[in-house]
Amino acid sequence: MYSSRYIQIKNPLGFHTRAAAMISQKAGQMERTYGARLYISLEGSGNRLPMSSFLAMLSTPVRDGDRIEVMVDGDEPEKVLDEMTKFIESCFEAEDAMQIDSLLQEASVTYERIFENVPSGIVVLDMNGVITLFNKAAERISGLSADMVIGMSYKTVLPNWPLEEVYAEGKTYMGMRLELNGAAVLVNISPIFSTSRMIGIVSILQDMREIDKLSNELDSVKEMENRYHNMLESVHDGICLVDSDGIIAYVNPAYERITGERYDELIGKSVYDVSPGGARATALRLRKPILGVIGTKPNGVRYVADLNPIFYGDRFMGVVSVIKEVTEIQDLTNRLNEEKARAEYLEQELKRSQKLDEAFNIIVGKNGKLKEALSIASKAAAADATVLIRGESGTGKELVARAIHFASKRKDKPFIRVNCAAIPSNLLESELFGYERGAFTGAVNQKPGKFELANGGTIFLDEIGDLPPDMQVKLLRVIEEKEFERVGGITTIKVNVRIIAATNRHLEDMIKNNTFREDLYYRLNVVPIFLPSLRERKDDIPVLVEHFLNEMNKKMGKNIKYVTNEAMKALVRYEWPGNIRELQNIMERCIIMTDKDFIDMDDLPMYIVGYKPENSTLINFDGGDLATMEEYEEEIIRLALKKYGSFNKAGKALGLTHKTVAAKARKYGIVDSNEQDLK
Ligand SMILES: Nc1ncnc2c1ncn2[C@@H]1O[C@H](COP(=O)(O)OP(=O)(O)OP(=O)(O)O)[C@@H](O)[C@H]1O
Repeated sequence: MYSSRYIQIKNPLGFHTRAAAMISQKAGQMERTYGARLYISLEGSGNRLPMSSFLAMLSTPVRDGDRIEVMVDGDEPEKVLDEMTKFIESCFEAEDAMQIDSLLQEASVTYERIFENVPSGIVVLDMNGVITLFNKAAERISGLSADMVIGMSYKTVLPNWPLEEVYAEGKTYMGMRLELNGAAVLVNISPIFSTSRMIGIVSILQDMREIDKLSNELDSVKEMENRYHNMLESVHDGICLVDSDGIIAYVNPAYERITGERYDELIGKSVYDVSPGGARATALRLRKPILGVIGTKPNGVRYVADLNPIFYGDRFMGVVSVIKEVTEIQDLTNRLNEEKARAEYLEQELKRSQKLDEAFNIIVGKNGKLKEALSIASKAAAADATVLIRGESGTGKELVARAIHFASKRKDKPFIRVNCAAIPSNLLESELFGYERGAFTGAVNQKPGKFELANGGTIFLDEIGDLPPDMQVKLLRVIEEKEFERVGGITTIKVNVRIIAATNRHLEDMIKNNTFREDLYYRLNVVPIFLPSLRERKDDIPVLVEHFLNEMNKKMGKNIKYVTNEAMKALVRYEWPGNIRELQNIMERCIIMTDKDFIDMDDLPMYIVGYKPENSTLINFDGGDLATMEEYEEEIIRLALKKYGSFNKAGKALGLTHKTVAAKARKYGIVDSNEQDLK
């Protein structure tokens, strides 16, 4: 049980240091005399402190007019309270002590401030093992409040600390790793002595988490520094770091190699001494970048340098200079130029080999064989060479001849076509070379021939394989001498004509049979171009179909939109002996005939619908899906008709009447519907 009493403090300095010292000393005496314990509490604080502890008393912020509660336990509490009340009141009365109080108070407030604001935790214990001071940093580190722990025994708050030993032996402990309310702390513990008497213990604590954090940061800074250092050491460019005072702080090995100056000769020297008018000194003075400085080092090496100021925030730290050997840059530039020229050359070559002249756009198709032929034609066009175009009828020989002409330098001059097979042989000479008026020719007028008309341009001699032998000789002369006479004429006419010939005939066989002159063949065959048949480029059929559909829609004012899949399959299956001309004709016929806005099987001619490739046979059980009965039947009728040549014979062979065979042949489109019999 405690007895207590309230006392109001009446002093402008409040509970000042001298009073605290006197009261705590008096409390100590009374505790010993009366065997009692005395406590003090500032009214409203709820905090009870041992009165005999000077530090505890000091840390109680009692102001003028505040009330304190004095609590006592023991046998004669009232007596103790009377005596203590009187003593406290007397402490604040002595007028002459006012000045000393002020000085003491100032010193005490100063220390209090220091204690509160130092970043390290401070815990002070009195000789009774009671915590008398617990500063803000100690609160932050431990998470405990000073109000709570002041007045408590160290045994409760600091259970595993070696305080027993400090009290017993006055020993000091430095750098101990301990715990405070679960927080790891690094602690220095020392006894406090006053005039060789131990009056308490002070512990200074550091938060281990903060220390760990700092040490981690330090490690990563070190690691980063190491990394940058390695980087600088291994770069190919020379690097020199100069601090803000102009002292050379670092050069990398590349800098030593380029300049021939050694690290230990450079480090610590001032650039203002080494090279006062140099770029580094200038960059230091200006604190601005200086780029592309060209100079020569004492070892004769020409270099180019870039200098940049280094700032840390707003703080100027110095200058970094990066240098490269000019010869090295020159070498690199030369190599780069060489590579650029090579790349340009290759690019042009690639374009030349790939890109066809626009004139070839009229030729539809993507097939590889066709593209190859057109690529040769495009090159021949530019070279003005004589060209011999080979290919089956309808493969586009004339189209290619025109493209060659329009892709050549002669494109603004005439393109003259002569179909050698279509002109009777007796007229061919005058057709080619013209004729003169006169008795000999019987002509009333004179007429220029195709060669004259083509002067400056191109003459396209189609079906050259049909040229009669006498004309072959005359043509050879024009090719070799570029001159001729008109029929019945005596004047020699000179012409500059490019010849493109074409044929679907096997000229080599004709040479063997002596129907085509070998010398003319070699004159014409300077650049041979072989156009593939349509069956060799079936992959182009869909694009050609689309092309003709568009072209003819325009020409005929129709709007046929597409060809059904089934019809397209039939078109692709067919072998096209007449090549693209045949396809063009079929498309024209379909477009004229159809009433729909698409083309399907009904629109295609029967021989295309019913076409089956020669060697395809359905009756094959080796693998794949079986065909339908109807398909087998169609196959059997087709083979029988092919083998026996008539409905009658095929019927006999198959055990059917000739009427049945005919009906089935019509059904499957093997024969035309109005065909009566095959005999
Ligand atoms: N690749 C193509 N793209 C578009 N149309 C083509 C193509 N090839 C040929 N044609 C067209 O096919 C028709 C036949 O072509 P061309 O007259 O050039 O063939 P040709 O080989 O000269 O025939 P011939 O040997 O019978 O004289 C022409 O109407 C032509 O426009």
